[in-house]
Amino acid sequence: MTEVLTAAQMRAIETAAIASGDVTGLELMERAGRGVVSAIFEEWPELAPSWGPAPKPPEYFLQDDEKGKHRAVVLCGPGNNGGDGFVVARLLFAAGWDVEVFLYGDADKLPPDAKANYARWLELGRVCAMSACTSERWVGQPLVIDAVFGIGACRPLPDTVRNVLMATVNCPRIAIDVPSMLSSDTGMMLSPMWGGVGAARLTVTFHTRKPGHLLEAGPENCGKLRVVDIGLGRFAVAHQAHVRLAQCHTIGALGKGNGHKYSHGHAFILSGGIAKGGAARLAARGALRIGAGAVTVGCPEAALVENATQLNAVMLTSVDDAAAFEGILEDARINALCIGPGLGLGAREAALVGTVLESGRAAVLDADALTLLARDAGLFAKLHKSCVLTPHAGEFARLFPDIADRLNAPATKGPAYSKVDAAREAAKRAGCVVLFKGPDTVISDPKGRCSINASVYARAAPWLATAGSGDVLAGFITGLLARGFAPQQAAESGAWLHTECALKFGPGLIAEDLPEQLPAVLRALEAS
Ligand SMILES: NC(=O)C1=CN([C@@H]2O[C@H](COP(=O)(O)OP(=O)(O)OC[C@H]3O[C@@H](n4cnc5c(N)ncnc54)[C@H](OP(=O)(O)O)[C@@H]3O)[C@@H](O)[C@H]2O)[C@@H](O)CC1
Ligand SMILES: [K+]
Repeated sequence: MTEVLTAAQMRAIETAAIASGDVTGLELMERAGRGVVSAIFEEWPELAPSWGPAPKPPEYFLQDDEKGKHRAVVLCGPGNNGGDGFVVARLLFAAGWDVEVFLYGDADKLPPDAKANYARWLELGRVCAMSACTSERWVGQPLVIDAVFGIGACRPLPDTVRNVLMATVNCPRIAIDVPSMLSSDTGMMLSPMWGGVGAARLTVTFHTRKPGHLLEAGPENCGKLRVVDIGLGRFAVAHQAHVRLAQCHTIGALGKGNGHKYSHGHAFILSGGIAKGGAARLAARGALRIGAGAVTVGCPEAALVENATQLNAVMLTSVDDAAAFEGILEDARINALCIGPGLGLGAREAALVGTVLESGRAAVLDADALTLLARDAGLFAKLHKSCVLTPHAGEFARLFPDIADRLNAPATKGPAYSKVDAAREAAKRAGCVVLFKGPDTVISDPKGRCSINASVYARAAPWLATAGSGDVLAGFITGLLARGFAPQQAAESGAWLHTECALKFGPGLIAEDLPEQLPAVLRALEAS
């Protein structure tokens, strides 16, 4: 499933499922708890009982030998996440485990399905108050089930919960739906000063990933992430503004088919002056490899020789000022522009940004061009729907300071404001696509169509944080724009391919390696 759903969207789907009469909330909770236990046993087959995780009559286990039992401590909260915890407690007990259960909150106030599972657990064992969960529990490192808060948490954790969770630091911890100290909508830690607890070993979520599993601190705190199907697929609510996992669009179109070079577009990359051309050359190489029919670098005349010694298939021309560039743009075949990498921040460069925007052509604005846009409201106002902005966090804060402040403010009440919300608001304000970079790159268009290119979990590529990597990304997107991709699709596909190239190369990667991985990545895509 490529959809990424917020807490509100999950609740809407759950409500629709229950309203359909096909399933009850209690059955969904049972499926969720069963999914968690199955995931644990799949992850650690040595923990699984030989008869499988299915529940057995309690009498059977009460006769079981106490020796050699696995131990679990289940930490339940006051909502339905806690309800899932009671199901897990029952199923682990049924599988022969020694299980202790602690509850934060008042059992009388549990929601109905959680209360039903609380009552079922009470037939098997005790429930103690969370405040009674003292340090001796952690001797022998039992498996900890974190069922305190799930998608319902959106403000700092109570001290009791925080202290207990922090004390589990040396135990294997399984988070139900989302680690309790993490916002499922934003991936941000809910408690300031949180530290020392480390990541869950495993997070088991339901139906699909939530933004918090992919954004910000989410990936480093979830450990391994598993998505369990609880039968909600057909209840997806179509009109909701869903976020998707980024993918490579119209793969077929990446093959070149017939035609001459200009039928695959002409990308033009503007460069800075002497000793500043490396970034533009990297972008140009990226645009060429991704299939733009022709790519030209434009630099000040003084830098021509330097660039000429390093470019072959990429063409080169002098662009001393905005007037010269206007002349070049009379060639209507130039259909995608890239400005910013290694550009500089002077008057020539600001004027060039203006010319790029006034041309109305598809354009990627990166690096120095973003700083120039942040400095000049008049330039910013010229942005149009064929532009793609590619800020990293610092550039984003310069361009959209109020949005960045809101994003970085601690959550005190829900729904929380996420990087997805920030990218959407920025794209709407700018009137163009915004690709907000990071290991959790968020791409949004002005209408709020949004995707996340998460270079995390199996797609983690920390070696992508290397000088020049962003210039290559700008080149990839420009090349795809030249090939006729719509801005949102170009940005999303470019970001996805960028990660794939890094994964293909592996550690030791430098920016120059990225475009050279594209042929193999594209071949693998075609084969799949
Ligand atoms: N949706 C689905 O399809 C399915 C969902 N399922 C499960 O349900 C979970 C969602 O359950 P949920 O909505 O009851 O929210 P949950 O996370 O248990 O927390 C709510 C409670 O916590 C409280 N609370 C929150 N923050 C707090 C704080 N800082 N400090 C103190 N209290 C705080 C909050 O209090 P309130 O804000 O109301 O004052 C409320 O009492 C979901 O994650 C999944 O595990 C599955 O069973 C099956 C399918
Ligand atoms: K949890």
